[in-house]
Amino acid sequence: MTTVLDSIIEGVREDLAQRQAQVPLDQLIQQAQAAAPALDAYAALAGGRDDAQGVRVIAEVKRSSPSKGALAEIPDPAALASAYQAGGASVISVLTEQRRFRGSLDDLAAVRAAVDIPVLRKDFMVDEYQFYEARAYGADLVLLIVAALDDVQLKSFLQLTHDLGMNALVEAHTEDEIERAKALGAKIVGVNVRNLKTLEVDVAHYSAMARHLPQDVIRIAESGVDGPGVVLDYARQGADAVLVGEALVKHGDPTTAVRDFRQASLAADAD
Ligand SMILES: O=C(O)c1ccccc1NCC(=O)[C@H](O)[C@H](O)COP(=O)(O)O
Repeated sequence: MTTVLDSIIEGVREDLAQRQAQVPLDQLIQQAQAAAPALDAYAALAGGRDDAQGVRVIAEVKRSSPSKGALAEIPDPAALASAYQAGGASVISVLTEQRRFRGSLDDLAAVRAAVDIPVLRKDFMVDEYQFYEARAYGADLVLLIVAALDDVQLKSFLQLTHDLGMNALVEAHTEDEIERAKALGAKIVGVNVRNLKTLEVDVAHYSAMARHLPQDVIRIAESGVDGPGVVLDYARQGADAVLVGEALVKHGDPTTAVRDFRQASLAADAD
């Protein structure tokens, strides 16, 4: 059966083929080499479950989604990212997929130029070309979705990510995918509570999966945050960081929203 994830990836491959026809790989590699060195996303996200600063927030630029359709117009992604940074975001996530999320590499470049914290290229990474694109357009962190890749691809893409000076957020949904992330030696592991094959979101899924995560990885709780209560919940389950899209783009005051999320997580320390 074709899943939502399969059909997203089919579109990603078609769009990628068009870009590859426009910019040859050797030219893109030169652009990636000329980019400013990547910022340390690992350092930006580490310590969220241990120190007094509270859970780190990865704040997402997300216009649209397969599950909800249009979320927000976001005419100026750079301004939104700056507002997130002002609220205390540790990383900005930029969805660059075009068809379902209405993102672009231009959004990534605009955000990179506007903030001085690490930027995540959030996309469906299925070809090495996309990693050079990520670096050329200023990403510091890329997403590797375990459900979308086999173990050989995961290993070679993680190596390429590191060779380009970036970090990878390795995203799992099931216990089996967490085991594969562990076997890979991933240092930043996300549990997405959204099942990308069915689009079902279940925030309780994080606590069910968190116990399978090793102590020595940075733990990210992804999706489903609709307010400070869920952030506190994820913090109590040992998340170092939360990745939030919809709730931030729809809030109206993104700076305050990020600040409130960070503040909310501090109650977990008082438990
Ligand atoms: O958001 C979707 O509908 C979606 C569907 C299929 C694949 C990926 C999808 N989203 C990517 C994400 O996981 C989220 O953008 C991210 O974790 C933030 O989620 P949220 O805070 O629930 O918007």
